[in-house]
Amino acid sequence: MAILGTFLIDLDRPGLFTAPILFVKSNIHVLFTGLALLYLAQIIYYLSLHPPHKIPGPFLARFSGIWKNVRYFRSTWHNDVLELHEEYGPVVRIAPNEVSFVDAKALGAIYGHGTTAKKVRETFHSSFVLYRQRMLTLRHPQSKWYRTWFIPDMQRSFFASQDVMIHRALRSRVSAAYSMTSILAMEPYIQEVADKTWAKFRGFADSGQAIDFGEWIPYFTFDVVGQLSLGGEIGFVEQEEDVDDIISSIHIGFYMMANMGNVPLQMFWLNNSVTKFLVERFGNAKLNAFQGFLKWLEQRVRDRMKYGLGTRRRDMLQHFIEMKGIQGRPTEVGDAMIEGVNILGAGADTTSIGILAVLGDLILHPEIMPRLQAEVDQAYKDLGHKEKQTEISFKEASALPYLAAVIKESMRLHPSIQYQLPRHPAEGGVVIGPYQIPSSAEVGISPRSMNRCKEIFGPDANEFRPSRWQFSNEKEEEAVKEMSRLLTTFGMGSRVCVGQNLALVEVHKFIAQFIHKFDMKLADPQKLWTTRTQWFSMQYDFNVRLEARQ
Ligand code: HEM
Repeated sequence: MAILGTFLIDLDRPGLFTAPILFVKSNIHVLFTGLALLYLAQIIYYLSLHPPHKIPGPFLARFSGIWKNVRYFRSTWHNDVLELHEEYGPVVRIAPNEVSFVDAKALGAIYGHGTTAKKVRETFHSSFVLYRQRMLTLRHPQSKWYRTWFIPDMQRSFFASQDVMIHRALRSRVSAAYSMTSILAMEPYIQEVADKTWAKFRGFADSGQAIDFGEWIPYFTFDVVGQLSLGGEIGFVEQEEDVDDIISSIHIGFYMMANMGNVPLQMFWLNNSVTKFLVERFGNAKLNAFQGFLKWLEQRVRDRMKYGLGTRRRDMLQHFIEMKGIQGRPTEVGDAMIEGVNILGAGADTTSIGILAVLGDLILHPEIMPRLQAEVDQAYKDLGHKEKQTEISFKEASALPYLAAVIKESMRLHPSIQYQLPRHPAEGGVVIGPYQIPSSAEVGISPRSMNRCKEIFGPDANEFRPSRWQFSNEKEEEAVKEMSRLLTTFGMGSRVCVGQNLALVEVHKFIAQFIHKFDMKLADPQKLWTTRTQWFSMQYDFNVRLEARQ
């Protein structure tokens, strides 16, 4: 007690330690006034001098990031971004230093190939060792929001890499695995998961039990990703549940990462020893599930490295194991793991959102279904699948013009990613509409609002009209090509979605085979689904009853 007493500070007896405290105590009002004045000066600067100050936008957003953060955290950006552009026009200030736009010309200027800010050279060694310092000093076209996706204790993924050179090197070593040739060679794996799904659906149709597509379609896409890149399906379809809470733990992680990207210090608040200890000690199973999954994945990768492919056909995991690691050295377990995690995070929910978007539109527009089913049924007949009892392939399904048009239109109106894709303009800035925006500002589009741009898709851009993607002469074909070029469902430029081939194969196969086999109706005719946007715009509580057709 006596020892403790000597460390207690006696504020009545000024000394080396107590003097500054006494000074603060007696001048606290001066300090607070000073801070308030500084904040006021910053507000005045943002409102009247900061380069984007002339751009319209909500009043709060003109001097505080809170306006956007509240909307991101409450998961309503899918509505907010549309209302925003409806009210303020095509160029809107959504945070003091961030601008959202809907403008065809600016799209190319910001996202097009070769339009990035100064490229910065760095060796892999320096980049990995000095990662933290470099992030603070380098200029990158990708905004700092992307840093939030850096997973502690794991290798860096190309999605989280802001630096142009590192991104290019990391992406190019895996791009062959994502090519259409490679994906089609793995199509039997996708079919295996589809067959299991149809067997389950048939059971539900027979029993009349309602099912939640919001759960079942992710089971399908997560199992496909498992088949291709994790050495085998995880078993969501088979076990009819979110095995070991993997899917929900990914959703919790995404919610936090995407939203903390705009908060000062980003994921530091969660990735520090104190928070980690508290989560491990007191967190529920869902909060800790991802760590368990990583251990499971590490074992799978180690087994594959030790025992090889065996009788399995070549898959993406094999590609990741055989690719070259950093600086040409052999791949380490961590290199293959980060690519698997990348696909699981980026490729499963996104694809299920695409499939759900189409299923939702088929329910909302019942007049579409008979025509679509007639096209697909005819293809099954003409291609001999009916007698052979085989399934339509991606190549065959994607050649059906009406099916392709419906899928493209649904994914236009409900793109999987709906947050802003923030970038820094190139050196010298960029002109968007009447505004000159400096390279220090962040600018970006949300695929949700950009895909409804009337300048590109016409006055009925908000309507679901699949025929906009069909053509009957050269002129119309050119117009469709131009709309396709400016469609941002999969992003654009050097960061365009690397997995779009896989996504398209899954969506086309799933929809064609599903509508050939089943009819569906809403369990509650008044309610389609609930949307929650947290980087991905996900559909929940999509309850339906199935009826077998074939
Ligand atoms: C319908 C399905 C999908 C949609 C709509 C979609 C959409 C997108 C978009 C908009 C981006 C750009 C993000 C940005 O600019 O920051 C992106 C990037 C990415 N996507 Fe997809 N995606 C889908 C499926 C997939 C699949 C199946 C995979 C993996 C197998 C995948 C892996 C990735 C990766 C790794 C990136 C980062 C690319 C980079 O930074 O270079 N995506 N995706």
